[in-house]
Amino acid sequence: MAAVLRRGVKLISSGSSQLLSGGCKHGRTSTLCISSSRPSSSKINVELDSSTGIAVMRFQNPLVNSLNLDFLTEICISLEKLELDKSCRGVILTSAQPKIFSAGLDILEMYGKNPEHYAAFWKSVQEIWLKLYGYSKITIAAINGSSPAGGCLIALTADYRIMADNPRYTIGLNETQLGIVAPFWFKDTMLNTVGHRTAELSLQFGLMYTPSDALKINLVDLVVPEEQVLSTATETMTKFLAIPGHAREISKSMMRKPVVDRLLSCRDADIKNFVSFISKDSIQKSLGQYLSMLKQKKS
Ligand SMILES: CCCCCCC/C=C/C(=O)SCCNC(=O)CCNC(=O)[C@H](O)C(C)(C)COP(=O)(O)OP(=O)(O)OC[C@H]1O[C@@H](n2cnc3c(N)ncnc32)[C@H](O)[C@@H]1OP(=O)(O)O
Repeated sequence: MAAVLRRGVKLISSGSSQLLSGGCKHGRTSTLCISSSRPSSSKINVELDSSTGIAVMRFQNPLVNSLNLDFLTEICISLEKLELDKSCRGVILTSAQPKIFSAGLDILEMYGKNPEHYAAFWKSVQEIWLKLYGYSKITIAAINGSSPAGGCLIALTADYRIMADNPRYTIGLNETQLGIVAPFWFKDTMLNTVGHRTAELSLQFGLMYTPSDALKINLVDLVVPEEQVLSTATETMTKFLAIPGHAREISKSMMRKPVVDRLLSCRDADIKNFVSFISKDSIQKSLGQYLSMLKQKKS
């Protein structure tokens, strides 16, 4: 860590991860998120440009950014710190893993574990959604790879979605394909983005969309060549930043608060429902088959 802690670098957080902030070239301040004990094990990387107020959060949980308990917790802590940091005005969410934005919830967290584990895991899924969907600052998803189910949900919580123009990448809520059901708050997030009829078909069939099809149904807002995803996200962020902050923030909250409040009013019941659903033999069997299918696909 000594190599990173050069002159002018300031430790600005604590907890399971640390944020290091320090002056670097061009008078900008960069913020790097590293794990407190083993820097190389950090699952996200955050760079905050204090001259623009734009933070780029890169997911780097090999192989496919699947959302397990630790990863979700780390993302949540970093988002919280950025939300409290006055020098940060907006966050771009993107992936450091090739070809994948996020593979969604880690299926291994929902398979063959005990009810206590399922409850803790689901609470962390609720937590990340509540944090992101109710986030006061601007968020833009720079979707540089495939984004099924929980990965799509993360993208859907953003204020704007820009996807790489690569027909091999797909995005959507494919839960029914796994024999599981997206909960009401996944459904509402989708519904608020693409409208009722499209969400209904999309959820029932568990549809995955190529970037151009995702654009047609407004699941993403823009499709650009892969190498331009991040620069376009930065340009778009600048447009958002030109709007008076309090007015934008209140407008965002007005659109989203009813859905956020709905989950807040029944978090424990939602966890109970998840635990009972996921513990069913039939559901465990479906997940086991899906995992085997993923492994077989390779051979
Ligand atoms: C009331 C009850 C409510 C219940 C609601 C639950 C809501 C659930 C939401 C979810 O997010 S469920 C997860 C849905 N995700 C998927 O279906 C994605 C599955 N994965 C893929 O389609 C592909 O892996 C990929 C992401 C497109 C990447 O393809 P690629 O060819 O690049 O890599 P693979 O060889 O397929 O995968 C590498 C490695 O990773 C494992 N893996 C992939 N996805 C997951 C995952 N979501 N969870 C855990 N593990 C995953 C895959 O099995 C491979 O493992 P190894 O064979 O290397 O061990």
